[in-house]
Amino acid sequence: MEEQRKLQLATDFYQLSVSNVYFEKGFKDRKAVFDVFIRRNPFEGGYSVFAGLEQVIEYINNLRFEEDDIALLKENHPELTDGFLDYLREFKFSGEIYAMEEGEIFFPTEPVLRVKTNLIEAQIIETAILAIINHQSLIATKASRIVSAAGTYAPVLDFGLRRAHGTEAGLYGSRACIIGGCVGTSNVEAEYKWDTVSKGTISHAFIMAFDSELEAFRAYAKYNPDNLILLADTYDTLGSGIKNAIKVFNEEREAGRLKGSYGIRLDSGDLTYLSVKAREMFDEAGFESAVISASNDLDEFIISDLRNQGAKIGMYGVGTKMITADGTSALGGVYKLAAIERDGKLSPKIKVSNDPIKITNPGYKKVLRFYDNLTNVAIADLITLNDEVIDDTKPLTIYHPVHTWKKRTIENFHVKELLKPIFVDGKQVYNSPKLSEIRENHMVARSTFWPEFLRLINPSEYHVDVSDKLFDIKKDLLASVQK
Ligand SMILES: Nc1ncnc2c1ncn2[C@@H]1O[C@H](COP(=O)(O)OP(=O)(O)OP(=O)(O)O)[C@@H](O)[C@H]1O
Ligand SMILES: O=P(O)(O)OC[C@H]1O[C@H](OP(=O)(O)OP(=O)(O)O)[C@H](O)[C@@H]1O
Ligand SMILES: O=C(O)c1cccnc1
Repeated sequence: MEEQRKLQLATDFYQLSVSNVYFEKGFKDRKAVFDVFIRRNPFEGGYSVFAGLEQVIEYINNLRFEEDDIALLKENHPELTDGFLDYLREFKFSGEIYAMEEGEIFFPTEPVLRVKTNLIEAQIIETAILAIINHQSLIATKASRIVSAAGTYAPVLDFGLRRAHGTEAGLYGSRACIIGGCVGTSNVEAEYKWDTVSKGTISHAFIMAFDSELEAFRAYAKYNPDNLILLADTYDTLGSGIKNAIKVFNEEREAGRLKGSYGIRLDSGDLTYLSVKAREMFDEAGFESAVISASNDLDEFIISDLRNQGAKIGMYGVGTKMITADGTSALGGVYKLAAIERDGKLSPKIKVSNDPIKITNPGYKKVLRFYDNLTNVAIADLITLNDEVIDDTKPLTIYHPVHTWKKRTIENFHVKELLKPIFVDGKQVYNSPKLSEIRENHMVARSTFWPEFLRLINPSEYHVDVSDKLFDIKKDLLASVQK
């Protein structure tokens, strides 16, 4: 068995070396605010899906340094002072975390998670929080794209574990696939952790282990009458696989056992041609409800192409390209200082860069989403200071955050605050919903956006604006830094 992970050490060493200096300089109790956000959507897409909060909560709740951790740090890093190591012995998260709910749709620049706590705590938790959120949000976004390409009537199963970057990425990747809309996973470990039951079909090896394909199908049917998805392409899909499947379905039907879901999986060849032919053969044989499922290096683009070609596929199994987020190797979420305590008050901070996309939004902020009252569809998001109040009874003019001449006035809207309290004064105040509910929440969130923001290729850019007050603070800070 794998040794228990030590997530308290899952941090970059520089978090400890700078924290040591904060400690020695007397910055220990200085409050700071950090925001987690992305700068661009993955896959050249128009949106991203937030996932990983449940694991962030577990991580924060379990964050303690044990005596053997302290001994290890002392031995390997003599520059860490005894005072700081004593501080680590007593370390526990004492601050505040606000975050979006998992399954929520989010966009570049807006905070998805906000930490307010003392500087040392905030630094030590940065790396693990980013690792968790960057991974799961990336995979959830990929899965959401794949599931939307497959459409409402063809469910998608995650088959990715064997191709994941290790078993841990496979486990949390499976979770993220379900958040993104997959109906399930082949990963059995996921069912031990969450409210999901692993699902699957059959392997080529199983068919090959018998003297004939028919014998293999019959043997499988005997023990799996309720979920009888036979792998049709081991030898000759049209010439033997589908014909043998029909034979076995007939035998099962005659025995009164064909009551659950049944069908085939295609795993090679031209999936459109083969699925159309298979559909004809099944319908002719009276198996109109046979499911034709497909796998083989699928992604959102191949799946939408298959649908355009008229493929008759009722279920997709997707592995490699979903679990490894093919197309974007990392989400690129960052954790940036937005404010720091000075003379007892939070003072906004800005990170300046020649690249406008890298200039941060300063201050202690929140994120609002405006919905049209008539359609209930999202109109735009607004990043404001935390204490700003928006009057939703009056028209509101919003500006493009960089190209400020682009503006529009919205009215007849209602507002949702996207960042919810997760930890207050170090105490957890939020319970994660069940995985099935998070998946459902994502489906509902998707339905509140116009399709132009969600489409796979060349999506329109959704409006994320900053409030006038925030804009002014940013302008003043930029001017003072430039001076
Ligand atoms: N009709 C189709 N339109 C677009 N892409 C397809 C179609 N049918 C299959 N594909 C995709 O083409 C890619 C290659 O398929 P190919 O036919 O080369 O696989 P194969 O050689 O039959 O299978 P394998 O190598 O796994 O045994 C796969 O990603 C598959 O999903
Ligand atoms: O194609 P993916 O999206 O990654 O889906 C998972 C794949 O895993 C299995 O293949 P296996 O490992 O047996 O190898 P194969 O590629 O030869 O089918 C299965 O038959 C799928 O093809
Ligand atoms: O159940 C299946 O068909 C399956 C599971 C993992 C990978 N490929 C296929």
